[in-house]
Amino acid sequence: MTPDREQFVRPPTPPGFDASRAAERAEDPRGWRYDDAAREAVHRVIAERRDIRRFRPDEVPDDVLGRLLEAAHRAPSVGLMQPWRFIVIRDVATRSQVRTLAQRERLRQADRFDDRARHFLDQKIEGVVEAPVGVVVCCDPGDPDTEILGRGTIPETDIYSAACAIENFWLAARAEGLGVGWVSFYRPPDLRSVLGIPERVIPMAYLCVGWPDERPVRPGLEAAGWSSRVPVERVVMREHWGEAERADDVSASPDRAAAIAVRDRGDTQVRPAGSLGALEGVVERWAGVTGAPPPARMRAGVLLCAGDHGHTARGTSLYGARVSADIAAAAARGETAAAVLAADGGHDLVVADVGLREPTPGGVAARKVAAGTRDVLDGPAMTAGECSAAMAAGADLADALAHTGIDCLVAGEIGIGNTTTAAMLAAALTGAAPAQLVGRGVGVDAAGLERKRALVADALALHAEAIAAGPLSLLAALGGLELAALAGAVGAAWHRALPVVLDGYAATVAALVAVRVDPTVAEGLIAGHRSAEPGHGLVLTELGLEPLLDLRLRVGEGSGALLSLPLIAQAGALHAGMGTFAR
Ligand SMILES: Cc1cc2ncn([C@H]3O[C@H](COP(=O)(O)O)[C@@H](O)[C@H]3O)c2cc1C
Ligand SMILES: O=C(O)c1cccnc1
Repeated sequence: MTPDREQFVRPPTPPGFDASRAAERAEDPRGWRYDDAAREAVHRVIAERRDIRRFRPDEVPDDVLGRLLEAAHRAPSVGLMQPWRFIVIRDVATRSQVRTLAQRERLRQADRFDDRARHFLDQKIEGVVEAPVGVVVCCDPGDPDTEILGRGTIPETDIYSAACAIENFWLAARAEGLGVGWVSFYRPPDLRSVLGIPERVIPMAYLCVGWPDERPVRPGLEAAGWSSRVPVERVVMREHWGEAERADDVSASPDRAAAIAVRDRGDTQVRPAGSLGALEGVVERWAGVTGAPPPARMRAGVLLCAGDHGHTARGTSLYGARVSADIAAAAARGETAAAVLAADGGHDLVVADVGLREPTPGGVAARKVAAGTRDVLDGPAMTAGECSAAMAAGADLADALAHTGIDCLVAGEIGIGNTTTAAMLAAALTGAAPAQLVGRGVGVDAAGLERKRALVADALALHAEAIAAGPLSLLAALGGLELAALAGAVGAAWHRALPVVLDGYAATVAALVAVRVDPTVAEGLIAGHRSAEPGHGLVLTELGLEPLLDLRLRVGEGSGALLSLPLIAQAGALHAGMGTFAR
């Protein structure tokens, strides 16, 4: 028998140590949080912090300023180095000198800026003299040779730490109702000489501090139309770099007012209501994207993305990878169907190699991410990194075209074997059976068709997990570097308010991927045609799109979309030119 042991009684926690118990923390892991009101207050102060430029002359009491400096001094610092130093300035003569520095800098910078920036510089940029207090926040790195925990790898950690102190100061000021304006319009050596700051010390900020004579609800630069805060999703990536939406995107949403104005005008035109059928829908959709009906003369940016597919080694196309590069080269020389149509219509044609197995041919934009995809039956066709790089390349190419002032983007592809990849993606995205989605492509025979179907079924089984994980992971697993690029291009066009005229099967499937990533992208799509591939109609229906033409084309490259452009332009001409009933 084991003798009874006396229970050990834990001594009380000495002051200044963590009094929580392991059992308590396990039972209530969130027990450290504040109550709702306190949490709300924190978030409110963060959201309502503003950069203040106009100040009341009233003095800032020492005790209030003391609380702000205390808050700043509580900032985190790497290795607890506490590199911040604060110079509190109340003397108006000193503030005047600083203001002169800021004004001098403003004039210097105005010379280098364009009109828009000059307009910004005309706005009030500082309140150095008005604000009764100035606080210069400096970073004193100390002796660079002294080993500081955490500074070995990132020497700038001292500045990062001091920046945290500035934010603390700012938030505490907001809670007090005090305004802070961060002035950086000075050259550090000038400020050093005015304030006697030693050479090694960095004057990071001149903070104007005082009671605000404005209570802005929005950031000043947003109110002035300079820029706006992007949605948080644009700056947050998951798992690795590259999946955040592009931070320079303009925010996009369908322009319902413009679309409705178009419909209202259509209703008063000298024709039976609704009598222009599908053309009315196109004009409305176009206006929803661009804010105006299609122009009667239009210039499209035709983006043909080219890539190769590893599974062609299994006989999924009549041709081999060598041919993709030849088609791309011929397109760039103006010899293929789409190139002829683009030249005929006066459109801009860009042929881009994002994944050809062969070297990039002359005349073709070199954006190769990989030399073809891997065979899907050997593993994922692309890595996640290759997939997002291809999407980014497509987005860049679309952005570059957008900057040339095109009216819309034509999305087309070149890639031997890509009708098979399109079928895999379509099956993965819609759940439809491979038999409905696999067609003859360039023209395989019955045995080839069987091979394509079998490959699609096997790939779906092999990559079931990636397929379940979402559109980007299934795109990477099943492939199509050129299709990933087109998905990126379609998303970018939407964010640039450019309608996308879709071509055949593969391009439409790429658009479906983009829509699965961001459903609003669907608002910007127009189906140029329905191709001979049986899966194309199914995918168009999935997207809710009615094709403008149905000519049993099976060329790809953007040819069907190009053929539909005159029709879209004419729909625009009808809208603009027809008379209206007087009523
Ligand atoms: C000379 C030639 C020109 C083309 N232009 C587009 N494609 C089209 O056919 C290919 C897809 O079909 P599949 O999946 O059966 O290989 C893609 O390159 C597509 O753009 C062409 C194909 C050929 C042969
Ligand atoms: O759907 C298409 O555009 C298509 C069909 C067959 C071959 N190339 C393209």
